[in-house]
Amino acid sequence: MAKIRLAIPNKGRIAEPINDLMDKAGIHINMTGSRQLIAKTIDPEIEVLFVRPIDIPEYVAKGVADLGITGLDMVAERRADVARLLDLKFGSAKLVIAVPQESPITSVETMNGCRIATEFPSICKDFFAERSVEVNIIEVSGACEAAPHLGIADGIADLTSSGTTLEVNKLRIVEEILASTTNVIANKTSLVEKHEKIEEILLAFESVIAAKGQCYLMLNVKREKLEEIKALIPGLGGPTIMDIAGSGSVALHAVVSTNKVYQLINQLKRAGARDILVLDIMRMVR
Ligand SMILES: Nc1ncnc2c1ncn2[C@@H]1O[C@H](COP(=O)(O)OP(=O)(O)OP(=O)(O)O)[C@@H](O)[C@H]1O
Ligand SMILES: O=P(O)(O)OC[C@H]1O[C@H](OP(=O)(O)OP(=O)(O)O)[C@H](O)[C@@H]1O
Ligand SMILES: [Mg+2]
Repeated sequence: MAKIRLAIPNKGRIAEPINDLMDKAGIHINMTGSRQLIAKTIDPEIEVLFVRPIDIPEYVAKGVADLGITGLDMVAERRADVARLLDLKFGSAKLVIAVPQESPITSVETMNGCRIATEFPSICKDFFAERSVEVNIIEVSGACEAAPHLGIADGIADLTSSGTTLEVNKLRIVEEILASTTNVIANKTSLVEKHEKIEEILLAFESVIAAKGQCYLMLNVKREKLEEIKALIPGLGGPTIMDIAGSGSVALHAVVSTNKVYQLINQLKRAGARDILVLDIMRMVR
């Protein structure tokens, strides 16, 4: 099969969840030092390249890496011609235009001549050009929210997720430009030439996502109480029931959603379930 080079962030807030995903997917990375740039994995056909999240779209577009994992905001900022394969549903943030709370600005259309500080100059340029609003873009590489208060900008275009940073810096949102999540992206040629191997990797990632929020429930119950117990369990194709030889009891296994488990256990216990176990599910392939 084909060799795959996968580019993932070397640091930043999505680096850890991506490492976690790799582990759960069973693609363990063989790290020999913390500042390593390239590493082998448990699969001799998969090699990992550690780079900045903002550089990943370009490396993938140019074929330096076949696959990459980074934010959609990064893909848009680099205007990278890559295929989006899978939304990993973490690293959710919105790129917004924001201004000081006391600013007279009410809409994007009232921002002509404004100075906008941002880490996303390309997205910003395109956004304002499309709205026929002329602005002066000031590129910064972090702590963007400080710019209006330092007097170097009238507004910002920056990411927000919890909203805390905007609030602390007394900024209000004028408009949302885009919503971003962490995605698996691919080089378009690799996607054709290494299709089979890429499918295999995607299946591994998808199975981790499918297992998120699900847990495995095991319990024992007297046969005469089985129907009552079964009625309580929201099934994923129904529970599995096995005889416990000579005991008059059965063992029941089911996949249930994690947020239902707290209440469910009490109900099951009251209905006669015993020896209840709740286990994490690492991967789920349907
Ligand atoms: N507040 C946030 N909440 C969720 N995701 C975020 C947030 N800020 C940034 N991200 C996402 O994290 C990804 C990596 O961003 P970035 O390179 O800025 O890393 P970082 O974690 O912010 O580290 P640093 O800014 O220190 O380099 C981006 O795709 C971005 O959308
Ligand atoms: O809505 P919140 O949850 O407060 O998150 C928003 C903040 O998170 C990111 O900052 P980051 O930590 O990447 O620092 P940076 O500004 O130096 O990039 C982003 O640039 C905002 O500043
Ligand atoms: Mg950042």
